[in-house]
Amino acid sequence: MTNTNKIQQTLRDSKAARWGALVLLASAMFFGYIFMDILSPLQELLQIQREWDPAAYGRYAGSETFLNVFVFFLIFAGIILDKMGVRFTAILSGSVMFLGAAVNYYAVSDAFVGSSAETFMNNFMNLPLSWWNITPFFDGMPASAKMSAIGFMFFGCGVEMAGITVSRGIVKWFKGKEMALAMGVEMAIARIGVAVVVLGSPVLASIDPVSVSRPVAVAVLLLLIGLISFICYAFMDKKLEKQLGENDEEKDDPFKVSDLGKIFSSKVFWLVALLCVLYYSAIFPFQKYAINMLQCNLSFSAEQAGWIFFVFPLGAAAITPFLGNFLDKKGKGATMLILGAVLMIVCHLSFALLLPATQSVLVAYLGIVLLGISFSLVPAALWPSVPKLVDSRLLGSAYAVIFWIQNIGLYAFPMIIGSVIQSSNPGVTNPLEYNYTVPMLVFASLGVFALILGFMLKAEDKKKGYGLELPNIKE
Ligand SMILES: NCCCC[C@H](NC(=O)[C@@H](N)CC(=O)O)C(=O)O
Repeated sequence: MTNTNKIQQTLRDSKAARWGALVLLASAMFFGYIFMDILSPLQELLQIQREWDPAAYGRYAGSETFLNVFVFFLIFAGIILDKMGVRFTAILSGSVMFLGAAVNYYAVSDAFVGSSAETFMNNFMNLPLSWWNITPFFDGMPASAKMSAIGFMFFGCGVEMAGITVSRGIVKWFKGKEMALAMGVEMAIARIGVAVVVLGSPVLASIDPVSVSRPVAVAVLLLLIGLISFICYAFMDKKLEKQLGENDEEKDDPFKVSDLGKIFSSKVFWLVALLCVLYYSAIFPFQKYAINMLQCNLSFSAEQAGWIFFVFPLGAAAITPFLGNFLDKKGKGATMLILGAVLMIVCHLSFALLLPATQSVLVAYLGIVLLGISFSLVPAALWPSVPKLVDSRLLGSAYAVIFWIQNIGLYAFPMIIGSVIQSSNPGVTNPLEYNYTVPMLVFASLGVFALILGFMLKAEDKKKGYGLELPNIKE
């Protein structure tokens, strides 16, 4: 090895070091994803123990993205990331996630019942439940749901900030190397978090005495471990930054507000951002209702429904890294996006029409497997494709803006679906008797629009030669 080569070697050139950095980043996201869905399998218990009806649950679920969307927190997060770097933003986002989650825990704990905070929340933001009320609060919403929504709102800022920070961190450590594979592995680890939660949350809650807050307490503690992972990552990042010195891209490419204009005026950027919001609006909001939907169609307990739904994130976790590796070596990114949208439509249509008619566990499993494959194809192709479409100088802000647009859908759809469930089930009060046909048709229609955008993206790529169908690593 020549002297020059020795000088150019940095921590990221060591396979063990860069994958070690990925494990630390991915661990924090893993715990973040656990908290994100900790209450999803407990809707029935929330309704029984805390009087959360579907509208209250929908508002709570949508609150996660409220500050990101309406206070433009994600845009600020992008600016903070580009100005302060991955290290600082990782620790900040980990702290915000933890604090928000702690408030959420207090709200569903027994300590909140009968407290002065409960009295205060009873009188807080009692707005009518109408179309113009875009806040996560409404008159008649249980105080615990309002307080939970406040905590979840801050948690949402932290987890989304962590999401763009981790993406930027992966690009920092893996650029020119196994980037799509690394993103695939990171997402796979996050999906395992969701799989763990759908099974683990009802089990923890059902330990005698049955408690909706116990799983939340455990998830808050895990977020503390996530914060420690980010702090450990910060030491590695500092060492890398020292080695990079003048070659540090974070210093070379500072964020400029004018860059946002360049991003917003790019047609291909809009195609990706719209495809992203439509696709993910039929995934994450669906995830919040999936257990209850399976319970209603199959007359299952939350645990039994959890075992079926479990296949979805676990299947996605198993396949996503392989597809990332495929994208690195063979390409076909646009085709993967189209195929992913088709599979999602088939799955949601089968849940809308076939599952209620047959009440078949096999149909439920087949639908979930298809969705798992879809949820591997689209994320594995989407996120590593962004660097091909956007100038590398604008990458951090591009991820932030895509997340922001995506968050609009993630905010609206849990509420829209909550309202659709109520309006399509007039008079139904038993949380195990809802008919999910109309809500599932809404999800399927999102897939149809995502599919159209997938075709448009492929055509645009063919016309302008962005290289979406080409491999990431040139042999
Ligand atoms: N390194 C990949 C980052 C994106 C992963 C993606 N997550 C999101 O899109 C989040 N903004 C969603 C959310 O949690 O609100 C995913 O596929 O999980």
